[in-house]
Amino acid sequence: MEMVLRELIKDLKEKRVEGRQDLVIRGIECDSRKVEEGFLFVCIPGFNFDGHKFIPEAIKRGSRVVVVEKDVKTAKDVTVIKVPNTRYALAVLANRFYGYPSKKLQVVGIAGTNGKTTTTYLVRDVLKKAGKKVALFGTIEYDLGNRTLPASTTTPQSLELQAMLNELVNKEFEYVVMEVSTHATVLDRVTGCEFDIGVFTNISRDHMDFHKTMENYLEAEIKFFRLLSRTGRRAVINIDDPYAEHIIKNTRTEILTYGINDKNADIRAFDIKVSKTGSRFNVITPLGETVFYLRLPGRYNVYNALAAVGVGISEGLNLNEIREAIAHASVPGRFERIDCGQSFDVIVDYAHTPDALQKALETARGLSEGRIIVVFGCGDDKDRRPLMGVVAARMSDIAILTSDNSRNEEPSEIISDIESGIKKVDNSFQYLVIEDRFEAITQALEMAKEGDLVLIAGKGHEEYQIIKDRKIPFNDRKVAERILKNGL
Ligand SMILES: CC(=O)N[C@H]1[C@@H](OP(=O)(O)OP(=O)(O)OC[C@H]2O[C@@H](n3ccc(=O)[nH]c3=O)[C@H](O)[C@@H]2O)O[C@H](CO)[C@@H](O)[C@@H]1O[C@H](C)C(=O)N[C@@H](C)C(=O)N[C@H](CCC(=O)O)C(=O)O
Ligand SMILES: Nc1ncnc2c1ncn2[C@@H]1O[C@H](COP(=O)(O)OP(=O)(O)OP(=O)(O)O)[C@@H](O)[C@H]1O
Repeated sequence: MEMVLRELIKDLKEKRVEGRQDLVIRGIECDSRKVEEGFLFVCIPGFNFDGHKFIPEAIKRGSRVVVVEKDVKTAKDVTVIKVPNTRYALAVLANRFYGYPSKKLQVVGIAGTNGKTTTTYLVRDVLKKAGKKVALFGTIEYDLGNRTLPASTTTPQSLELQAMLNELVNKEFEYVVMEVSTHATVLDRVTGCEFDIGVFTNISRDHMDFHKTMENYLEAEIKFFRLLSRTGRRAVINIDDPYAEHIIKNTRTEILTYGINDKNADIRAFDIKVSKTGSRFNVITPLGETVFYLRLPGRYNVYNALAAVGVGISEGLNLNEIREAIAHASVPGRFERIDCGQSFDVIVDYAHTPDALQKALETARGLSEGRIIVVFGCGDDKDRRPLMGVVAARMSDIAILTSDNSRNEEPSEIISDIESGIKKVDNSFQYLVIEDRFEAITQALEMAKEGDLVLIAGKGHEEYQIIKDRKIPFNDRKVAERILKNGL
């Protein structure tokens, strides 16, 4: 693939170009380590590094064009393009370089604090059931049909995103269903991407380390719906969420609402029966009424299923197809039951936000007559830690605080942040601190009695634990199975 520089930069509205524009560009990179001969290098001032510092390396590797947002000095034969914001410019350039691939696909974006991954899987399965060729980009993986990549971030960075969309166009895909995180909207990962359908799941306090205030967080969410409004056909919105009206106010597409509580929802679930193996519920829709089965327990998963019904209806599918797909759907690490014949329940769930932990524990409580024992830790989002402690103290009987992805922090410090939340609620709450996650899970399984439920929360599908700069293989489901199979 190649393009003459003058052509490539046409969509950059604000720019100052110094140097030749007749150069042939063979690729775009924002990582100097990946630059090759003839590549254009975009300098991103990042959270860890300033990309402008890597211009010499990029030039050494064969780049003759750099896109900058700061003043830089380079060799005379290097073309310098100065723009106000290089992250934005990267998205615009990548979109043009790859031939605006999102225009050639049906792009479904799933946004909201919780439920994005689950909803993405359900929507993918619904569309597949109707015979569509569907790709998926999300937290667990990027599924491009004949190849699957581990996800670098929930929403890929603009360059990676446009390259993958182009691959899907070449492979004649019709649809891509992708999670859209608020990091992605703020950091211009989806800028220029033409969405056809957007889904809003919910908003609860989260990502405060990045957004700082709830106002900023909400604004970042709304940014996706403004983007959708440019090209989209429909927004599918959870009307029961307190923030739904803000989203609706900022969306200029047709809207289809779903919910359980709001009687005006276009798609509404009622008569919900949640069991250990899943849920059964009736759904009333513009196409009629029918009963649904879902293998994922929890009322919150009924919401996720309703969102998928909304997308299915928007795409002209019939209720039977949608129903069939939802009845067979599963998502790795989301309320996943571990059954090795033990006399108590063991669930692995990706709940790693306060709201998600609350929903998972509510579901656990509704399913079990016995005690609820929860094992969890926290990652690098400091704001979440005490809040998750509060939730555990309020909603479980015993908590075992352990390590999650502690990265560069001491696990004991993260755990003491969680403890501060517990102590705020209940000084007599029973909890243990076991830093080693394997030991913590072992202890939880050892203390469980018949009828109890052990919820192992936070890591879901993840296959590793990140400690310092090492990725140590670790999967909660495999660990629990190993302990249970070896006998307690
Ligand atoms: C906050 C954030 O999004 N950070 C991501 C971002 O980092 P960054 O842009 O600040 O880049 P940087 O590492 O400072 O480097 C700056 C520039 O120098 C370049 N560089 C760097 C080194 C070098 O030798 N040469 C070079 O050119 C880099 O390629 C980059 O262009 O770009 C990096 C490379 O693409 C990502 O790995 C990194 O995501 C990190 C891993 C991350 O954890 N992101 C999380 C917070 C995130 O995005 N989460 C959301 C939310 C999910 C949810 O809802 O739960 C997500 O979408 O996943
Ligand atoms: N609709 C929902 N409302 C609230 N909590 C939910 C919902 N759906 C799932 N959860 C909880 O959140 C956890 C994560 O779910 P899921 O991976 O689908 O969300 P996500 O938005 O993709 O999360 P992330 O962006 O952090 O990857 C689940 O394991 C469950 O505990």
